[in-house]
Amino acid sequence: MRDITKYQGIIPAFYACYAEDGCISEKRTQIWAQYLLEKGVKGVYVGGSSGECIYQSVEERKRLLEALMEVAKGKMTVIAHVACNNTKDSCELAAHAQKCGVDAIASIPPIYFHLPEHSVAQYWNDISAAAPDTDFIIYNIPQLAGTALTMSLFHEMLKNPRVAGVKNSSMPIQDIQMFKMDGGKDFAVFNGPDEQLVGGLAIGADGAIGGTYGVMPELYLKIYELCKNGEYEKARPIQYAADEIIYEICSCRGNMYAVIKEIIRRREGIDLGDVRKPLASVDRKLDEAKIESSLQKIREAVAKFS
Ligand SMILES: CC(=O)N[C@H](C=O)[C@@H](O)[C@H](O)[C@H](O)CO
Ligand SMILES: CC(=O)C(=O)O
Repeated sequence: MRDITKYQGIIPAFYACYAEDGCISEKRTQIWAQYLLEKGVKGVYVGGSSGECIYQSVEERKRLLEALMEVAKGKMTVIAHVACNNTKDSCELAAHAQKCGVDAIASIPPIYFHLPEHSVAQYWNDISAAAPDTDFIIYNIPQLAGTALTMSLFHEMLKNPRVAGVKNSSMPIQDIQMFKMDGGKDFAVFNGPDEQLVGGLAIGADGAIGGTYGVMPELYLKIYELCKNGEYEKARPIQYAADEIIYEICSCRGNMYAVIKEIIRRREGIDLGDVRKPLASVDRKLDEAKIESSLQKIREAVAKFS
């Protein structure tokens, strides 16, 4: 039996940390890892969408993970998203992640070409084989990847004993239950959409990985705690407060991660740099009121609920 307790909790998707010149910053990566550690999160999910992985080179992704591991190893669960759009580079990152000692690797399906299921399964199994002593987590995010984790593909993947979980970012909460039901007892399913955390936990998600957890970890940690105690009625208003903040952040002209980094800068005095193009930076004029308003809402919600 696999031990899935390390996956049971709030796992922020780690933001890409850049220096002023736009190069990746190991120092800022470590500051951010330390911050999350002190907040009491269960772990971090590195190099995913929030890590802007598709805009980084293999070398950069290795350096970021190495920097992070210096802070996180043995203190937090580390799930490293290693997918590149080709198998070779992904395998290189998978092997590197295992060498670094991560708890699990994760992967989206290949994007752009809509490949048949046997090719997607082959891609995932090849990546998993490059990290033979490491759990493998499937990242299901059909609205962005263009390929969904169907039940037939899921069953095919379950033949690989390293497949330990699914990070489910599809919108139907029911998908979580489907993967839980067939995944077995020692199989972890993570809630993806932060806006549905309460719902995802209610239907059985073990843990949760989210792109907005880093900007307001206190709220999600509280939701998790309440839901695990069965106190869904108390968790709901926190979810509503978080959702309102997410909607406002996502309505800015700047990309969601750019806005989040600006809020973190103002709220915590921690500078994670900007986002990489083609993601849009914050628009100093158009976004200012919304950034301040979201910051205010976060402060109020944290004071009220945590
Ligand atoms: C589509 C997408 O990126 N989903 C993320 C992962 O599941 C979420 O964590 C979102 O960032 C979050 O729910 C905000 O919309
Ligand atoms: C948002 C998220 O979960 C990711 O960074 O992949």
